[in-house]
Amino acid sequence: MGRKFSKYHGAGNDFVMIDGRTEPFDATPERVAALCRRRTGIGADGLMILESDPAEEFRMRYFNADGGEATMCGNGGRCIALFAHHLGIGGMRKRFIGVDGPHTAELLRVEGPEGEIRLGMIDVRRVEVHPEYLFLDTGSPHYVEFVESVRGVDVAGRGAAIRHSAAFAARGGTNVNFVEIVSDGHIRIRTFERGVEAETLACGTGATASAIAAAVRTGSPCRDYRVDVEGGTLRVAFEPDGKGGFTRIELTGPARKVFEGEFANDFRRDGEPEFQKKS
Ligand SMILES: N[C@@H](CCC[C@H](N)C(=O)O)C(=O)O
Repeated sequence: MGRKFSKYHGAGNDFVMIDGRTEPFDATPERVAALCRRRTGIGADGLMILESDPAEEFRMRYFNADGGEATMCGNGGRCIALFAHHLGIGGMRKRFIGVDGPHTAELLRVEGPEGEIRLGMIDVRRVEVHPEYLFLDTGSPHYVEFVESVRGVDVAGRGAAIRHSAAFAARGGTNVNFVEIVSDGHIRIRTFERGVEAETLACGTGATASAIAAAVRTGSPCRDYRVDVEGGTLRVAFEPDGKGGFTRIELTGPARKVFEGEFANDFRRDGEPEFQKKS
């Protein structure tokens, strides 16, 4: 008997999902990394375990593709809400707990090829404004730099250098966002993700950080941004909290189940997962 998994993505940010309510999953860094590996594993930017919780409908644990457990994933939060719906948990408005605190997710649409999920995220208590960049914690750490055009940015090279720079070492590194202002309330971003150690097609906490940073940098009164990412379009809405931070942050966008499968509980000696051969 192997372990069932499902594969989801939110605007191209993709995840392995495991239901850990009745049978705990031993998420060692080696096993998570092996499952997320693009060529010999399932392939994903991250892995999430849905666990039971005494106070909320469920608990979300998030792991980056390198196997490290992280604090929050915006696109992951939207996808796990759809996963919970497919498991028959709760109604169209889900409450769940992540490492960084409680979240709500509204399933605006679940029929058809892609669901539309709105995720209530954490507050942003402080926005650091530096001459060359802004830094925000939207449940995960984000560096935000404004550029003329995201097309020409060496995201792989510059992203890796900033992600590993000493300036962010105390925070365990940072995710890196390059942001182009298309118009008031409309930005285009590309993100180098910590823990994936590469550019991803979308990053929910990054889109949130970039939209708030755009409002701060431009002084725009706009509080509802369209965010174009490589994998599609997200919407970010927020309100100032009157103390220099932001609250009532919402991240809305597509989420979709792609496939499901099964892997053997005991991985091969070389650390690669053994996938059940469908009979
Ligand atoms: N893709 C995620 C962010 C995942 C966590 C991030 N890589 C980190 O290291 O904290 C999102 O959609 O927010």
